[in-house]
Amino acid sequence: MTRIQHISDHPPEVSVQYSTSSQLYTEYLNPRFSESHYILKTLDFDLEVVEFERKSEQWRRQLPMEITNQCLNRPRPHLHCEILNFFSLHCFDVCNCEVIVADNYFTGSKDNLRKWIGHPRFELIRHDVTEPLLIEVDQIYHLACPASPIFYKYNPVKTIKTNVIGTLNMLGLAKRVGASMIMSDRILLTSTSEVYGDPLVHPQDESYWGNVNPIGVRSCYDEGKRVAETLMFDYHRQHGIEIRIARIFNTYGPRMNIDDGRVVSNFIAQALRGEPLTVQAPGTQTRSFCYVSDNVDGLIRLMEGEHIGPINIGNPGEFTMLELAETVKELIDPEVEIKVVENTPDDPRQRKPDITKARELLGWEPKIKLRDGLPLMEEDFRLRLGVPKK
Ligand SMILES: O=C(O)[C@H]1O[C@H](OP(=O)(O)OP(=O)(O)OC[C@H]2O[C@@H](n3ccc(=O)[nH]c3=O)[C@H](O)[C@@H]2O)[C@H](O)[C@@H](O)[C@@H]1O
Repeated sequence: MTRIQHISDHPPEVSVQYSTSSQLYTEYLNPRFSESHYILKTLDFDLEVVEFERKSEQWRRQLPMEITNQCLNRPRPHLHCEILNFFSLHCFDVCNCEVIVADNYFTGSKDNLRKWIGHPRFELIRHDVTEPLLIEVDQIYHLACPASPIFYKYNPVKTIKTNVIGTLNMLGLAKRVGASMIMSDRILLTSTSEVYGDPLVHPQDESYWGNVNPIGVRSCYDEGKRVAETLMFDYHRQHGIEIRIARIFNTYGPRMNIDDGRVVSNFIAQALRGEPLTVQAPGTQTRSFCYVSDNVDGLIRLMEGEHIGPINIGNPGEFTMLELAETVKELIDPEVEIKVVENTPDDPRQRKPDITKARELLGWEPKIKLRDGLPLMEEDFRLRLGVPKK
């Protein structure tokens, strides 16, 4: 038996390890020990002292392939930040690996997780990404940040902290666990179509740098996500971290918060409650709505594929808000009224993804049209609101 002892400040999970000598290599390779300031000491290799992070790449190259593979194949869970939102829940439904989820419960509800709590491959921790997180994972889905304008504007300082400090913390974690080209470990950021701001180019492709107000009420979110993308690329260039960036366009689907505040959930809930559909002026502004399962399929392809992005993930079908209201009215309740109300500042006037890159690089395109997706969401909202179909 070889004893590997951790001799500096340490988180509890790496304090002392025992293993056979073949596993010794595994342990050395294991990114669990890659925190830069951790010094590992092997007792039966005569006090060889190693600063792991500096030497890890070199060691990987020196080790026989079967040992490297043994290490790389050791299963570690994926980390999803903010699993409780409807979007992440769909991610979890379709993946079959062990998942640790971290959420601060700001916009999500534990109710959404009933079916998963107690599941052997599911672990939920209450954690805010603005604080560092020391756990052992392989892939990191960094989804944290309220995406609904009413939520992110409610506490803009917290929103920008989530985007900047939260992304730094997640990148720090990716660096510590050794997310690099050699392993399948990587970090994916869900960025947003909002990085294009109020776009002057239409449709938007990934080469467009955007038209964003840096001091507006939406800036905590759109500038925050722009900085998050910058941080991802800086860690990639400076530290070799394997990154993926998705720019997600408006998403809708079952399990969305009924009071989320975004337009599709508002209109469906309003129609079911028999309330007027509140179209914010002028109503000619456009959005492109992607059904959540399509979106998640795109995200997983991006995570598992070879391209770092950014890649637009959205449905190119484009609708004005008046057209959306008319469609919801026709599908749910033709009697319901449409009321034009005041808008909020800096609302983008048009938005439609160019998904050429997603098609070519990920072999992805959305399958579900708005008219087919809305009834699926309606069904879920009817159940939760207790409004049966007449
Ligand atoms: O759904 C999403 O995925 C996107 O939602 C928001 O972007 P936004 O397009 O402003 O989302 P909504 O609040 O749903 O607004 C869309 C349009 O509907 C209008 N709207 C909203 C709510 C409402 O009750 N009525 C209404 O007409 C707004 O004025 C806006 O023009 C987020 O900021 C994006 O990052 C996110 O990707």
